[in-house]
Amino acid sequence: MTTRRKVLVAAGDGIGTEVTAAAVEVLRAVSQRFGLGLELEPALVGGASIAAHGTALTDAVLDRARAADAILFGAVGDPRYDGPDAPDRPERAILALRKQLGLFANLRPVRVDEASAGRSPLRESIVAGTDLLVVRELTGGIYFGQPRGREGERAFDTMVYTAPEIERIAHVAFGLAMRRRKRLTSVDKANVLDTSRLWREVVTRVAANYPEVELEHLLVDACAMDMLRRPTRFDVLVTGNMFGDILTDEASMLPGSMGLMPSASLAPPRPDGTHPGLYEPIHGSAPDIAGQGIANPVATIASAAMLLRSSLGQPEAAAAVEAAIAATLAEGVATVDILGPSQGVSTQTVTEAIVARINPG
Ligand SMILES: NC(=O)c1ccc[n+]([C@@H]2O[C@H](COP(=O)([O-])OP(=O)(O)OC[C@H]3O[C@@H](n4cnc5c(N)ncnc54)[C@H](O)[C@@H]3O)[C@@H](O)[C@H]2O)c1
Ligand SMILES: CC(C)[C@H](C(=O)O)[C@@H](O)C(=O)O
Ligand SMILES: [Mg+2]
Repeated sequence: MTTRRKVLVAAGDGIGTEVTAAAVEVLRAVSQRFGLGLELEPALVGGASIAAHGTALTDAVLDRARAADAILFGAVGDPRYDGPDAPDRPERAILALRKQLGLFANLRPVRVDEASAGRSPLRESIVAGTDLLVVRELTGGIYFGQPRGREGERAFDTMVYTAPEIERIAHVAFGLAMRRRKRLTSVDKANVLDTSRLWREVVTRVAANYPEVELEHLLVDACAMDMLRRPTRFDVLVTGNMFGDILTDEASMLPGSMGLMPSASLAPPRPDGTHPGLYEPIHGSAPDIAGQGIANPVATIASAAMLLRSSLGQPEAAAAVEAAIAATLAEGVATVDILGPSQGVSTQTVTEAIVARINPG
């Protein structure tokens, strides 16, 4: 297998810079322990890039993203660029990277083991044992459909899905279900939307290739409810771009914080079986806590573990990072979002605890 080791680190804005710095420390430690020779190259994106270059994503950074073996992304979003007169929107950086790099499959795992169930704001008996994976279509749907625009007091967006777009994400989801508990829930709004009726039809067609997988269709509103009522009933879920966005913020309350939710955004596999990919926490730049040193770095560090496994082909290094995260949390070392202001510790303290477990030297 080709040795893949060049990682573009796009920290972005707000807590994006804080949690990415934490994940970089962990990647350096794991690189040293496993002799990976990782090359970590910083890049400006989002509001930071607007401030420096007037655009959320420069062509140079896009080229470097294409050339890298993987991308570690923090978060973009800066209230300074929210207004109608802003030169660009920070969020355009992540949307353009996903689209331009063909990162159509967004994997968002959610796990709540028995030991950590007590940390959820939801009832322990409901969330304990949750182990689900949301497969979100990431380069289509209402996020990218044309036409879109604003005409004075009228604005419009277009929801479009084509059968090939649905087919390829369905194959990813069925493939993952085959490696898990062989249950797939396809989430749509087929009682209202034509795109969802096509979605349902195509997913049902693709199911014929995976007779061992039990497929169910669920309307997105009912899914939102069942996610809180009986999350343990889900294995793999597959859904469109916007439904996946919303359902995964909701799902973050199963483990108890957005700061625990990693993600991988993958393009089709390369010949060596690894994927070009971008890895990021599902949360944003959190302007409400930025600069305080209290952001939870776990989602980004867990995203870095996914990067090691899926884009760099380093499953042992990935497992070492995941084990270090689990041990740190199990020992009760966690940030304020998990433990509250009296017991929560800083981003740096959590990071050091994770690094110490990876590289005790
Ligand atoms: N992929 C991305 O870059 C991405 C993702 C989501 C939102 N955003 C952007 O981020 C900005 C802020 O959005 P928002 O406030 O709606 O969502 P957010 O995810 O930034 O924050 C939501 C809430 O969760 C908390 N939170 C989030 N991550 C946390 C962490 N790691 N540790 C502790 N608490 C955490 C925040 O403090 C806030 O209370 C917006 O500009 C939005 O567009 C970017
Ligand atoms: C920042 C925004 C464009 C993004 C999305 O909606 O995809 C975010 O909410 C996410 O979940 O990654
Ligand atoms: Mg989101």
